[in-house]
Amino acid sequence: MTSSNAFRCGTVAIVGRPNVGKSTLLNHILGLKLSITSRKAQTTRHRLLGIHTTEDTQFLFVDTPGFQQKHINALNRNLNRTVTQVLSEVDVVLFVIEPMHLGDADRKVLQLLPKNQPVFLVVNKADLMGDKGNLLPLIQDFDLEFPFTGIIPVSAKKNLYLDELLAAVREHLPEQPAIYGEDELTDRNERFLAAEMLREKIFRLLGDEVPYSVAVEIEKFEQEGNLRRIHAAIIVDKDSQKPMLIGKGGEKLKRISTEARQDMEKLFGGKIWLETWVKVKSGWADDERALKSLGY
Ligand SMILES: Nc1nc2c(ncn2[C@@H]2O[C@H](COP(=O)(O)OP(=O)(O)OP(=O)(O)O)[C@@H](O)[C@H]2O)c(=O)[nH]1
Repeated sequence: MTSSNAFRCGTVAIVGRPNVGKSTLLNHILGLKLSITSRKAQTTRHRLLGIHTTEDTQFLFVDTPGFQQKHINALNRNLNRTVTQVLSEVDVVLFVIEPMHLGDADRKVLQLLPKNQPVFLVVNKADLMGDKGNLLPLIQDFDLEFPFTGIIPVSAKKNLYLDELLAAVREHLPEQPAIYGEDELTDRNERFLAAEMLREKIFRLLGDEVPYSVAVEIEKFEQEGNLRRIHAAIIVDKDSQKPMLIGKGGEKLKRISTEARQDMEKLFGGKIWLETWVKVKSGWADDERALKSLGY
């Protein structure tokens, strides 16, 4: 076996301002809906490791939170610390941009990028560029601002050029055997995934009404044979936000729970008993200690 054919395994971070398509990219590479996507900015708050194993490579993806500038509070200070920490530890960084809306928000993320390791400029949403040749000079200007290892246009949503992206990343991963089993998708436990699935439904079903400070806390997670009993609290900042989540006659909460339960049953491959309720913890987004207790 020549050295270029040797098995490679390493970590990859996906960064970029909110809404450029980081979660979609990860999901499409993994071929599974593990991470949260939403039209609404800033839905990914946790680090999430997704694992993609091919014949000669194991990619360990770390999905980092978006870089949030609008809502500066303790929560967002934690987010920026997470971004910086993740980037100093990985083998390859994918910096995702959306060429139609390139600007200051992207430059803020640019400042967090490490200069001593491979960083690819991933130009996402290529499907929307059409014959907009005028975007190319913009991208070239951006390229001058940082010593990128390469520029790769992709469409995460349409699965365009993802193989090319992975091949380029592979070249920069260390030669070493796989760390995880081939069928392992994530090292996050089911408890974490259950909370993420509930959060996704809240974001989807509440649209623009959803409070930024909503969180999900799994209070109980028990398994009996093929049945999982999950008790989840949806945590909001203010009393006034409670009715938004509960809806008329509890209709909203019921729909959130039903849809989340159906997704969990598919992913975990078993029956789910899910109980949810809404809890008020005032000022939790500003309280670092409360954040820690919720696992941020
Ligand atoms: N047309 C098009 N839309 C895309 C593409 N990739 C992502 N999107 C859309 O862009 C929006 C944002 O995608 P996400 O994957 O949630 O973005 P994100 O960067 O993870 O966002 P945060 O979690 O807020 O940081 C969604 O509506 C996606 O469907 C693409 O290649 N083409």
